Amino acid sequence: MHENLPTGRFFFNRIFLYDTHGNDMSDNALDTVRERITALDSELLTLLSERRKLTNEVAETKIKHHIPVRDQKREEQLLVRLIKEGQNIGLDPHYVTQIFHVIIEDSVLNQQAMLAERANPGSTLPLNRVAFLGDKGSYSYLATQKYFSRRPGELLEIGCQSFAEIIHKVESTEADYAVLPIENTTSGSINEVYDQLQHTQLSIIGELTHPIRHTLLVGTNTSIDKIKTLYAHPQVFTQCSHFLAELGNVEVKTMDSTSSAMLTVSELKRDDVAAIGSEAGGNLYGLMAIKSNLANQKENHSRFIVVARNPVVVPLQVPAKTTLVMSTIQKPGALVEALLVLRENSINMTKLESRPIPGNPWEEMFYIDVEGNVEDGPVQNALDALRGITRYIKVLGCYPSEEISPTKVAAASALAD
Ligand SMILES: C=C(O[C@@H]1C=C(C(=O)O)C=C[C@H]1O)C(=O)O
Repeated sequence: MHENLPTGRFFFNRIFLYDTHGNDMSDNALDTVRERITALDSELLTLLSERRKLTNEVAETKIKHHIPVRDQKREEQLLVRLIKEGQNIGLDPHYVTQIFHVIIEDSVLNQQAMLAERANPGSTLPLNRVAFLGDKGSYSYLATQKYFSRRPGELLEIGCQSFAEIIHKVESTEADYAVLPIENTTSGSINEVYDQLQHTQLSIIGELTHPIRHTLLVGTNTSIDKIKTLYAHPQVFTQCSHFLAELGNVEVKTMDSTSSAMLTVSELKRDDVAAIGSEAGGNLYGLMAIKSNLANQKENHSRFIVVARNPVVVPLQVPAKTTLVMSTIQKPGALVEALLVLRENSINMTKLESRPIPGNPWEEMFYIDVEGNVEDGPVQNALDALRGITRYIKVLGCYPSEEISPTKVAAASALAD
């Protein structure tokens, strides 16, 4: 009768809880086990922090001896061993692999940030003034927090109402950095940001991807069927169009940012209004999530760029990306010719975007992200060749790549079978 997971049932106003073996876990027994879990979780955190310190020590050696940050052979050996050890104590390989992918990603990103900081000694500030879209709780705010948590110096958040205002804050030296969303896995490129990049002298100095988990947020006790008005940023509505279609007769109100949508709902204090935003952001406004996973695609991520007035030097031990903007000569096959230059130099292109040039109908600016360091031979050769065949070309920035692809463990998965 009690062979499954712990179960609770009401019986004469008392809750009886049983563990998987049918033992009574009510009251004290439950508290005791939970105390042990709490203590173990704290120990796990201490161990993770110690591991991080050790990987930072590894980074010091890598700086001294010019060793690349990433060592996928070492990662594979480590994962194979851990999967095996985990299996011996009842942990399934998928679980172990997932956890260690996150741990290794954190360690690689921290080391990269350390190396980048050392390569740009004068650029470390005691206070990083960062402009971003919206206010506390917006997705850009969460991305800003994440990016600067790995970097030295305090963070001063400067919330803005538009992308133009964000760029202006950095150009006018009111802010040191801007964090801008550039593309999303569901809704694609954010054209407005590309258009801002066409006119600015600022440089891209970093990137990061952040999971965008849309939830339905409300300010009072209510249910989905009562909602009549929904507040969100236009990008959010695009990413959640399937959910909106299911909702049917609800009025949608577009807001400048996710945070202003959340603020509006928290101020209205009504049971027929809701905002779409992240659960973490909603918490900052005292909102509750009544439905999650609202995006059309389960894997909904945004890529953000970090821009500053001056470019940065990316050490050659760190995987780098370079973003170029160019316009080609008006002749058939001009773009193909430009892309062939990348192939000839064995350069991998990770993104190609085109945007109209204002005042020049049917002419396009091409934005190209490539894997490679602007200080390194292949990118320099490609740039020389491209300068000869394009009408205009500019490097928008070279920055550490934050796309840490997880190391695959073929041998270990075989072990697991
Ligand atoms: C810590 C190191 O740097 C990276 C991170 C690793 C880790 O977190 O275990 C392993 C290999 C490297 O990709 C290392 O080289 O040992």
